[in-house]
Amino acid sequence: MSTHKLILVRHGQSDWNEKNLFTGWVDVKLSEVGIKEATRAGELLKESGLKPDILYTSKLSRAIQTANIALDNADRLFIDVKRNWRLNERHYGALQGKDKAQTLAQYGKEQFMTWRRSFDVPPPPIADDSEFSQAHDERYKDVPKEDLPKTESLELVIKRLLPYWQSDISKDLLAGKTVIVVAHGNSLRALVKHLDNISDEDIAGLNIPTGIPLVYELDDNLKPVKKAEYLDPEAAEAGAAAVAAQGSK
Ligand SMILES: O=C(O)[C@@H](CO)OP(=O)(O)O
Repeated sequence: MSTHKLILVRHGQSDWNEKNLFTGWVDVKLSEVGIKEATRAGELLKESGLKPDILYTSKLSRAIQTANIALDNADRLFIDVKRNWRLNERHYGALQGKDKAQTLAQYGKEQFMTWRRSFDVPPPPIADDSEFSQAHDERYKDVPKEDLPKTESLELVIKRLLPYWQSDISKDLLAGKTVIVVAHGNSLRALVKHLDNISDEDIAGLNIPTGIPLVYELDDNLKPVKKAEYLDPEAAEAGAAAVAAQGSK
């Protein structure tokens, strides 16, 4: 049986990851550390012998930068590219731009973790006139207004991501292409939840580290034939623990 290869990469550390701010759809760039992580992701890809044929990214710069740097280091800058808002980070609503440690101190651990990791509780929506709103961002001009979120839970991310998984990414995989998806902590949690059939409760405990390729081998029903593997498992474990601890430092 031939399997289908899917590589997931969370963007490298961004300026706002470094500053510990809720980011969501705010278009921040990679930090110096993030650029190094993206470079390392490319080196890991090259060492692994995996050869992605097509790149999928969100519309956000930190994913696009990570993909470009990684593919450059893997000598695969030439591959086809598709970018779609459905791969964007979870929209963090009115929390966008807020300090995670301050939010934790102000609202308490339970509310903070409900907003960050509950399955179906979105933060309060963002106002269109907020400096951190994307209501007037030209990169979404072709997205129907009713589809553009003002806040999202993980459940809502799954609802907007899965149609694109089915219409585009799945088709490329089934056509025999090795697909690389460079996206975000919560949009990748949504995809991993779907692929690994993780329950609404258990997904709260899953965190995705920045910049380490996660490789899936899928059967013809696009179900994993074995557990997905990080190309650097030790760094992935430490990275996931650091994401889980955000806000508490
Ligand atoms: O701020 C965000 O957009 C996300 C990812 O960086 O954070 P969290 O891990 O808290 O969901």
